Amino acid sequence: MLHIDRVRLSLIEMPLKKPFFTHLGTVHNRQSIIIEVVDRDGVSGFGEAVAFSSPWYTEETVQTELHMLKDFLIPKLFTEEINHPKEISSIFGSIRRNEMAKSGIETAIWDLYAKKQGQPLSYLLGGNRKEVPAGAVVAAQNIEKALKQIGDFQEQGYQRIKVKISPENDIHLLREIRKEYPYVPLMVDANSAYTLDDIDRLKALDEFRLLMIEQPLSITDMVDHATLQKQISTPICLDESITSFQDAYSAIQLGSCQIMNIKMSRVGGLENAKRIHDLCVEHHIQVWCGGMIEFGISRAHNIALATLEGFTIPGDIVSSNHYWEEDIIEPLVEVKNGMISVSTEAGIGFTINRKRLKEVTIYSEEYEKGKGV
Ligand SMILES: O=C(O)CCC(=O)c1ccccc1C(=O)O
Ligand SMILES: [Mg+2]
Repeated sequence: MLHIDRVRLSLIEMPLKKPFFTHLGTVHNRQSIIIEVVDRDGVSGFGEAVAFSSPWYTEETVQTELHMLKDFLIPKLFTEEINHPKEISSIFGSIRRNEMAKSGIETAIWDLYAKKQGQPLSYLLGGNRKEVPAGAVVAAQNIEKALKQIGDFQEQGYQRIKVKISPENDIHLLREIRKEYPYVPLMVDANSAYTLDDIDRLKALDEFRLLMIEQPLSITDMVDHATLQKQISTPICLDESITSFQDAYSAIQLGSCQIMNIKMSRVGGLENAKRIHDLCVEHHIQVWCGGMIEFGISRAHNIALATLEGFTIPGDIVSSNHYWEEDIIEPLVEVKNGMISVSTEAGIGFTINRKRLKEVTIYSEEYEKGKGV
């Protein structure tokens, strides 16, 4: 049995080395909540709640996560008996949605459990890979900067390039990219910038030999995605539409996508991510691990998740120093020859850099079992 006695939340903030531009908004500064769960033997597990400061990507924000954690999730955790981290998602089942807040704490408990077992988290999740392939994301302000970033990523060995697009910034951009990099493994992410009225533009993207188009239509449009997939040859990958096992099931049954981006944070944690992965493998849907411009703790969990057999496509998993001057983990995540090696240490296999954590913490709170939250 796990005896979680204390939970510490640290709200951290760091500027990105360079801004991340999408049609929905620009990220200059990243806030995130680092969650430390401590058991009665003093062993710590770490997770990260990765919602953004404003609700542009999902409805959750840093502030809604703090509210959920403090007023519902942590009190719930202190009153339930927990034998295994896979139970957490059903323990939190009485609280609707708020998947990123749930994931932050569920992943921390996985790390704690793996440390208590003396096993790498990847192994406990059922993963076998010794290294995982890395892909990178171009979210640049203009075409010149995008082309330069692609060159830099190629030099660093990234195996797949993803470019953010919208109807205002697609065909011309892709034509320029293909002129300079005819063979780079390329995909695009639209973050719901299109509707079926844009069908001609979307069909025109087929000529660019894209690995996939991620989330072209709106979040709840499973039916329209299925309609679109019948009319374009580029495989559709769903991201924002998949917030649960049921969403994944619906998408597969409807034929809304051929590929799925799995983000543990968007689906409430590692156990749900694993169940969605298993369902996709069963139905021959390829999967890859998405990113959230995250810090090292969430990145470490992503690496562990991406060791599962179905993760056949390079994910949005970049090195620590791509976004950050100095990340909060040790060692840093590094990409070598396009691969990230998987730690063989117990738990997530990275330790927290307490000095760096303190430097970037703007607010922290601690909760103790039996003390009333
Ligand atoms: O973490 C990364 O490297 C970027 C991944 C990315 O594209 C992204 C980053 C923030 C929010 C949403 C998305 C997305 O995949 O749509
Ligand atoms: Mg996406």
